[in-house]
Amino acid sequence: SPDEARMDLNPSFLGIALRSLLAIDLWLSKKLGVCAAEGAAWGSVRPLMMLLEVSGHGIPWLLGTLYCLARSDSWAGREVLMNLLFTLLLDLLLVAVIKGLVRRRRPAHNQMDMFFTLSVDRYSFPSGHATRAALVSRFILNHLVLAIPLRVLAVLWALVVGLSRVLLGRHNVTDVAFGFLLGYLQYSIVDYCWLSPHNAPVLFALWSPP
Ligand SMILES: CC(C)=CCC/C(C)=C/CC/C(C)=C/COP(=O)(O)O
Repeated sequence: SPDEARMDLNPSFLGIALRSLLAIDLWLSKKLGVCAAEGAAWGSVRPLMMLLEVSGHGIPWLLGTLYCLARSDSWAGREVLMNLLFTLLLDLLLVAVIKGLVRRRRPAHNQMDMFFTLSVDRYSFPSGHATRAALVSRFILNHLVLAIPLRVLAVLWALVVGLSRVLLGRHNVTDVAFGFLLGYLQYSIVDYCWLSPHNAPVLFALWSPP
């Protein structure tokens, strides 16, 4: 129809802006993927990037939280750890749903050699490591009493984990940027729905009451 023809010939400003952003994103991400292979420009720092990958992976965070929860002997500690566990699970679920809906392929220069992935992890939007790094970092800053250098370290760790996703070629820049935003917002949800022995007694029933 004439209307459709007009739409094709006059793409909206938003359409042009989005397409340009995506083009810049792909170009920049390819340029920054300097650790994507052993033989790449910064291939020698790839092992360090892989170490950062492990530090933001879901398995160590889940196992670590479960371990600390089992060892915790205070109600305050259990409450914080139970909420961290809930946060990590919510994050895995949300990221899996969005990855499954958006189905953006990982950059062509990525080598799919990550350990322990779910089937949706063949998709790249958003970066699960970036969401986790942002929300865990915000969680730590809000619930642990830490000296300033450790607080700075928590923020730096999150930023470096996000950057390493692009350097490794695992993600485009927008996957990581959206991941950070999503992780930041997820923390707000968790804070709003904070679980305690008063509003979720079943979750704390494993331990005898204080
Ligand atoms: C309880 C349960 C379903 C645990 C699964 C934990 C698991 C395998 C998480 C995957 C973590 C991962 C490799 C995410 C991918 O991160 P990207 O930054 O590459 O999106």
